[in-house]
Amino acid sequence: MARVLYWFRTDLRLHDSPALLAALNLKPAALFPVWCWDPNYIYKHRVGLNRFRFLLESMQDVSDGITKINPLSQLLVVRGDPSDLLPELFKRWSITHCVFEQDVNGYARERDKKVQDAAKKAGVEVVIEPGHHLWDVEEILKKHGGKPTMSMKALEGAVKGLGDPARPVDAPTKLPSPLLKGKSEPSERKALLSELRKTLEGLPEYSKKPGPPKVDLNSAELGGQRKPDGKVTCYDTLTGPDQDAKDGDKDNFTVPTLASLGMDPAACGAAPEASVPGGETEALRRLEKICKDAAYVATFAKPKTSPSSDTLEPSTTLLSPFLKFGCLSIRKLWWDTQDVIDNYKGSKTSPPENLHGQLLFREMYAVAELAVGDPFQGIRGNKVSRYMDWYLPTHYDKEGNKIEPRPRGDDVSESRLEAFRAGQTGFPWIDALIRQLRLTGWVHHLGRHSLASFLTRGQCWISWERGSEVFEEWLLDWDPNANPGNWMWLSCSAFFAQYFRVYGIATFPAKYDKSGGHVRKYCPELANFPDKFIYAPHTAPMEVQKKAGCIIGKDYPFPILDEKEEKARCLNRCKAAYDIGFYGTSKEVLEGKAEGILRKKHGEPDPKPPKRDPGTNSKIPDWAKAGHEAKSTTGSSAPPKKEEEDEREIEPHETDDHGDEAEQEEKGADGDEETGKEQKNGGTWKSSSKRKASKSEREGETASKSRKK
Ligand SMILES: Cc1cc2nc3c(=O)[nH]c(=O)nc-3n(C[C@H](O)[C@H](O)[C@H](O)COP(=O)(O)OP(=O)(O)OC[C@H]3O[C@@H](n4cnc5c(N)ncnc54)[C@H](O)[C@@H]3O)c2cc1C
Repeated sequence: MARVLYWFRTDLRLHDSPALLAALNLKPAALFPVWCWDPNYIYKHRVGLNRFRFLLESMQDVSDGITKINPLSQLLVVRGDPSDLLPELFKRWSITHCVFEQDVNGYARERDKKVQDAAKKAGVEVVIEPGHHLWDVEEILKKHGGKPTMSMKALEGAVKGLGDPARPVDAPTKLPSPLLKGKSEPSERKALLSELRKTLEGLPEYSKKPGPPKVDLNSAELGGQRKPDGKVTCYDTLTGPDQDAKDGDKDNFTVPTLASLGMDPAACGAAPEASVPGGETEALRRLEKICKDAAYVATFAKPKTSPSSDTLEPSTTLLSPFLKFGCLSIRKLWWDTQDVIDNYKGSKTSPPENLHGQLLFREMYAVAELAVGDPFQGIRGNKVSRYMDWYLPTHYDKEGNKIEPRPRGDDVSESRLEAFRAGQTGFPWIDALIRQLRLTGWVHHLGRHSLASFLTRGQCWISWERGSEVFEEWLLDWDPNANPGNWMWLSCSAFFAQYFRVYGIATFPAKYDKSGGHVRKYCPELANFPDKFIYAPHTAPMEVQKKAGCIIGKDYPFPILDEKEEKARCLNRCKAAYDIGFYGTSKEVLEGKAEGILRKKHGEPDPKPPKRDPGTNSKIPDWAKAGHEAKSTTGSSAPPKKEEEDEREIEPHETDDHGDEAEQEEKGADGDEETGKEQKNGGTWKSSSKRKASKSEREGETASKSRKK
């Protein structure tokens, strides 16, 4: 008689769950659907308010779904470290099998290994089923010879022999309950849960254990209602407070509340219209709605979608948070859209730019992460990430352990990073995006491109590790594969090499929306600027600023840097880094010598960026004076004048995206993937429009050629 503990993690759904099916195939006499509320997630990870909200809603939704199928059951939320707590549950509930979905990426690797070892000791059989990806990522990695998949082509080659992803299956119609003697009436669920709780008596509660120390991850959100010892109230009892309890009634395995996590639930309401609700129900509703628009699905072309939107509906699917927490099965998304595409009569798009292409990118990053392991999250020890002499890199002690919190770096870069996080860079497009991210937890892919390019190789020359952390905290869909992977792509550290293609801070958004609706929405202080100045308000004459009710330098900051100047500097640094060709595993990097070597090469030996005013509200930086003093100049961030058109062309056009891979594949030279040098030959890129090769592009070509030599 199997007594199965089903461990829910990032598979918060009942439909198409191979692991849940495997659990049911054991014909269990009792099924315990457990969620282990892991303190590491609260204390050691960067998780902002909105992602917690989304997670809690998703947990509640799956719990409600379970109760709908079996009124005697629900999600059993226990609070503590899974590697401590699950072995106790195995004993006390006489568990015979522990079943869960495979998670081979990031933090899960170590955690699951510990649980597997404990289960083995306890004589509990562990069943693990892949389900978070289209195929089994371990299988893909094997097919790819254990090497990271660094391009769509590599991924497609590796999955060739694996056949189509499996067709999805429906949610079960029956689920056994965590049965205790004599309980069969729905009304008896409370009594059943109380009895279950009693079986756990005597177990140490997390809040009474030493627990992991609170790590200062510079989180902006956590801390509000923490107790003085740094703990949060959701760990006061093992099985949580009964949210419906009047009085006397005790703990009932309930889903924690935001308040019990030390967070202010009201803050989530700041953008109710844009805060995507979590859960399987919402995921399936969204997918159904998307699939009703056959033309949208069949002709989806990622590079043609717009990062700028002043309406509530984004131009892409906004399914990523649901995929992240497993509220939506990836195979269901694949096949539901495939069926729509098959029935569509008109011409259709194909990978990498179509919807399936996007899902393949997700797969590509997962396999690459698995191949590289933990170093994928940063640069040191990461064999696929190029080393560049970024400012504010991660610090390590002598033994190579990461130092957290990171010691402060130079003042200018620190203040630029602060301005970036605060949405106060003085560049409306950047500020609108970061404010949107913070408020809603989601930003369009090309908006993420703009942010990442700005912070790293485009302008600020700050390590992609710092940007990756900002996203880790605020994204609803944060993923240990896609996030660092995309940051490497955008900083030209891996996957993508055309470093001379830099996003224009004003010109890029203007291609999508000349009147700046996105800026007006998220930077309301700029709402009354005329279209002409919306992406560069510091260039507006004083009388225009006065009329708009917003004085630059007083009501909105001056730009924190000179776009053109910094871009030139960054290109020079990129070129040096590409010429030298250090990676995260290079001897010089591991010995701490790489930074000095690179600085010498590109001629900026000073470890700090040149001193300049970081763009405070009180001082007018030189490059912004013109606008402030109402002289007629466009400034460097203004839409380009006619004669600047040529340069504008080298800024990313609509194909500088994850839909661009095909073009790279055709023209690029595949290199040695083992050392991460599979990067494409940046210099061979050609714009679809007619133009002369610009200086920086020629530089890119030279860099590429000398690397090849
Ligand atoms: C700097 C940066 C950081 C990013 N961090 C994350 C992250 O932490 N988590 C995350 O899921 N995506 C991340 N992305 C990828 C991408 O931006 C999001 O997946 C996408 O914007 C989500 O919106 P959507 O669901 O509407 O996507 P759609 O365009 O509708 O695509 C459908 C699905 O395909 C997958 N997908 C699409 N593009 C990518 C991509 N480039 N890489 C991996 N998967 C992709 C997602 O699961 C997405 O939900 C990042 C991109 C950048 C540039």
